[in-house]
Amino acid sequence: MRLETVSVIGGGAWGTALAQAAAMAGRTVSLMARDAAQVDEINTSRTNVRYLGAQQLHPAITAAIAASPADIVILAVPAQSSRVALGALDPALLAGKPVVLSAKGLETGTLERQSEILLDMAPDSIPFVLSGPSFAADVAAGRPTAVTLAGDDANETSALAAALAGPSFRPYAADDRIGVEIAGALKNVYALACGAVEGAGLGASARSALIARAYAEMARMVSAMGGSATTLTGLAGLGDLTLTCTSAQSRNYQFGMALGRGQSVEAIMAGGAKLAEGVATTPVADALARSLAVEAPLIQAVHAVLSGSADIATVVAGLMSRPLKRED
Ligand SMILES: NC(=O)C1=CN([C@@H]2O[C@H](COP(=O)(O)OP(=O)(O)OC[C@H]3O[C@@H](n4cnc5c(N)ncnc54)[C@H](OP(=O)(O)O)[C@@H]3O)[C@@H](O)[C@H]2O)C=CC1
Ligand SMILES: O=C(CO)COP(=O)(O)O
Repeated sequence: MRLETVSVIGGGAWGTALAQAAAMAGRTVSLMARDAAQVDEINTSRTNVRYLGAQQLHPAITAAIAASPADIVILAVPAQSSRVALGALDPALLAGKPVVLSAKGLETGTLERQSEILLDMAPDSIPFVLSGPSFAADVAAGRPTAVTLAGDDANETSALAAALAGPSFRPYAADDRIGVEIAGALKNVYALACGAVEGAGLGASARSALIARAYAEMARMVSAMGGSATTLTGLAGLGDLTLTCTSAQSRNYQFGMALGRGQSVEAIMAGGAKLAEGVATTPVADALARSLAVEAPLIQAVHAVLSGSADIATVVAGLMSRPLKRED
């Protein structure tokens, strides 16, 4: 597998950061963004101010309005936009190519994971999933970051991990695509909950209890969906759950804090909230949990708050009064 050139689809925070990581790894990178002024800014000023502030971008990155053919494709648009973005690409760009899926979310309506969407849209592409504790600003600035890269073929996954690894970006190869995708999607749901705990002033003890019970719930979901709960001990599970559930830098956590302070979803959105993937993923996760008969009281609680069917005090009282049980 030739792995010299990279085409990143999506010029937002994460696409630009992954372009930067790939360039720092020695790859030649094209970055597809759909706004002509943004393309011009990246190519001339070497910045993407809207998404990454004053961060200077690597000279090996070239931005364009159209996606360029490359050895590796990285898809970095929001989870709900992946299908449309893939559908807009020339199928030749994806045929037989490793496609790294970096969105963390489940699709509304279909309930599909990102790699399921890819295989619907480009059945002859080779899916890989990249996830783990990694804020775009950290990756773009070259701060030390480690992630999980999961793929079906161990040799191909290791080769791809090596092609994307740089002095500050360390992908660990793994084989559990399902576990990594579910972990990445669900951690955003739990980050909303943890932010709400902080916003509502419920205390650090409550937040840590929530993280531990979220981990147990996530393990039930991963197992029921055909992944391995062991995957959750790694970067895509424990690593990302810890990061997003404890950091006000997380957009999902920020959204949750606003909920905890009593703002409605509509008011938070109207206030220009940044992308919080957990908002769209929560109802999907709830539907999946119900269809698989997985006990998921935390996902249900977040769904109730987001849908306006219960307030935070009510869902917390409900969680605290569930029948006592053995810890599992
Ligand atoms: N930011 C982060 O720290 C991390 C993000 N992720 C994940 O990466 C995914 C993307 O997030 P992020 O980059 O932060 O989001 P942003 O909101 O920063 O950027 C989203 C980008 O996607 C573009 N876009 C949306 N729809 C399409 C489309 N149909 N075709 C082409 N481009 C499109 C937007 O274009 P436009 O600007 O024109 O609207 C924008 O450039 C999410 O799933 C997120 O969970 C994962 C790890 C870290
Ligand atoms: O996934 C992320 C870090 O690993 C980014 O989290 P947010 O989308 O909540 O900012």
